[in-house]
Amino acid sequence: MNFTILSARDLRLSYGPTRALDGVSLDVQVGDSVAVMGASGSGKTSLLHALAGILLPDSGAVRLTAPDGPLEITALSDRERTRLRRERFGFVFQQGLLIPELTAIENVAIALMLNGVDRGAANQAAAGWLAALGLAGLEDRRIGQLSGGQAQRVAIARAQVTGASVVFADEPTGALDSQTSAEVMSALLDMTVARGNTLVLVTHDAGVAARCSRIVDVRDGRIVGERVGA
Ligand SMILES: Nc1ncnc2c1ncn2[C@@H]1O[C@H](COP(=O)(O)OP(=O)(O)OP(=O)(O)O)[C@@H](O)[C@H]1O
Repeated sequence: MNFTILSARDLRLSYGPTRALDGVSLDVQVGDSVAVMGASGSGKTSLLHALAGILLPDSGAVRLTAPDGPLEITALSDRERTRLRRERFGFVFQQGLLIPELTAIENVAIALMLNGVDRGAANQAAAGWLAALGLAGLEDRRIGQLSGGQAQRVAIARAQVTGASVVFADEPTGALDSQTSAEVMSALLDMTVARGNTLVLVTHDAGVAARCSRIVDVRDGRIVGERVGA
């Protein structure tokens, strides 16, 4: 079923004199893979963070179509947005989201345990996702004992183990060579849009963006164009 899962209207956000977002509106359909591209400082991460409820814009609205009805993310309290992110969204960032002291399976299972799932069930689900991502046998390695591509696969497992309907990725392949980048991008698409979920990602890499169904070009805090991708 095709419907608008995320809708942003006239988002504005300034840091002092810098307009990070200068009137951005964007509708994301369920099953879309949207690549946000633009020069450094153009507002890509600000847009991703505003869509995901990580930051609140100065004005404008972000609405999510949740299973129990529409939800205005920009009207929620900090606590409500934290819960929403934990339950409905998944995140894959270049670095920083995985806990280096924990093993691969612990990093994935913890996302479920934070939502109240018991350890046994969480470990079982985590093992299934790691296996689906080609990481069977590496469950007990700490993140530092994995390659960059393997660590990003753990991040993908963590982002989807909760059944999140939207995954946000910020430069998910930024630290990877081109071959590994292509493999991680395949894994990211297979685990999200191929399962009926939605992906919004920020990338500098035209090859990564071309794998997405929509490419949105951002400049000076505005959307200046959109192209069709894969
Ligand atoms: N916390 C902050 N404090 C001050 N200025 C900020 C802050 N966050 C972002 N900015 C500024 O807002 C503008 C947009 O930043 P943003 O990080 O969204 O851009 P970006 O396109 O993601 O950049 P990059 O590709 O370099 O990550 C930039 O000019 C940036 O310097």
